[in-house]
Amino acid sequence: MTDVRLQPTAKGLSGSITVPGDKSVSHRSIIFGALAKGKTTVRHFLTGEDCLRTIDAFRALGVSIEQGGDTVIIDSAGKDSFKEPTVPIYFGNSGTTARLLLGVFAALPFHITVYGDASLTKRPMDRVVIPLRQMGAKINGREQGKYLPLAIDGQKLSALTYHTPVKSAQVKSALLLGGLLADGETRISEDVKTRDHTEQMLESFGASIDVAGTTVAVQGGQQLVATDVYVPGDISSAAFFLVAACLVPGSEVVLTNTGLNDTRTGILDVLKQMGADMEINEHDIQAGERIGDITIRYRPLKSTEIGGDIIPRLIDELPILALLATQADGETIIKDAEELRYKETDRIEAIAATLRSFGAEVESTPDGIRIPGNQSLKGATADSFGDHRIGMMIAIASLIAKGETILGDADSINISYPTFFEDLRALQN
Ligand SMILES: O=C(O)C1=C[C@@H](OP(=O)(O)O)[C@@H](O)[C@H](O)C1
Ligand SMILES: C=C(OP(=O)(O)O)C(=O)O
Repeated sequence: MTDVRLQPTAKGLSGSITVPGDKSVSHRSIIFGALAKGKTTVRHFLTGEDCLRTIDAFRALGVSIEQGGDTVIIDSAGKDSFKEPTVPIYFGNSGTTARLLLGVFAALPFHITVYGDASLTKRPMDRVVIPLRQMGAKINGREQGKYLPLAIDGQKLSALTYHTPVKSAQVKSALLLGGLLADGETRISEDVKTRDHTEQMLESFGASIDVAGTTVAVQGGQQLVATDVYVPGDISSAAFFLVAACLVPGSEVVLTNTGLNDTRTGILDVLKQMGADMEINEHDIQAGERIGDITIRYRPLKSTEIGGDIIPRLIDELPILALLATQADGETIIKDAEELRYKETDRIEAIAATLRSFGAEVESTPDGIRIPGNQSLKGATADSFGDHRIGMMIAIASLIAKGETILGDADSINISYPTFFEDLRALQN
């Protein structure tokens, strides 16, 4: 529980960095590498704590996974070589590990007990448990299996046709993974297309899937074949420096090799709409994931409304966008974002409490937040509440707040961005 003392920045941020690998893609590279037969080398893997939990989970099943810095080598003979774990598996703080691995574990012929930290233990798992049970899964826990810890009695699953009531890539992915290991064709549809890294990676590991609009179908029983994976920079991490450059006069920042998958680039659309001075140079595509460099310069911005179908494309960026909104010209409205209440914290209340501690006025609503612009911020004593994205939001707010800021529980940032402060310092020099 480390406190970090932060001072306002004396000058604009400048320079070029590549942020660490995408968290969603890193998790999936381990899951697919373990399910595939052969040797998968993952480069630019995110060594954040959440992704390490996914590695630990497959090691507990007996898969050989070597990690040296941001390179990971998974040597697997596929799911038939997995062994029943003899100890409960710890998912830490990671919602993605929990939801996706429930889809896999439900289909393995083992008894597995899974648990998480205090935050994850409060997050809903029934969104995956209910449809997995429709496939034949046997999963038990408190409140009909709504919360971790859960005990999974693995079964041969049958295929499912399902429309997800929550706009969640974790739910879609858990069911596609369960479907891959089941008999027959599983077909998952959603109201709005959520991040599609699972679909991209299924194809790059040799599975055939059928994507039509917002419906994805996968045939069970396909054997994945190992392949190498390059993980693009995480746009959700880049978001903190994109916003920092828009907040601190004189800034010019380049974020190289950033993931530009269009199910993730809602933040770029919002920044453009607010009038940001930004260029995007897309130069590569790796295993279906678009990659490019983003250059952004300081310029005063105008307020906006963020709601509707764009929400899943920027869900994790809403804390840092809320901070940006305090400095825009006019009132910004964030709506249709009730899902924020089911993250590492209730992020609607965490964002509101954090901005208030910096002296800003904001109003939380059931599904979002209203943020007047042109507000001056004063240094605060603010806790991350154990939420990495709130921790990084506080650190960026400190750059423009008058006086010192003390960030409490800064360690949470290691969940998704262990080198955050190094990268921030590099842009301050
Ligand atoms: O599939 C994924 O990798 C993720 C999906 C999103 O969660 P939901 O599926 O709960 O929206 C996102 O917030 C999370 O950080 C990562
Ligand atoms: C919500 C997040 O992750 P997860 O659901 O994997 O805990 C996040 O990274 O902001």
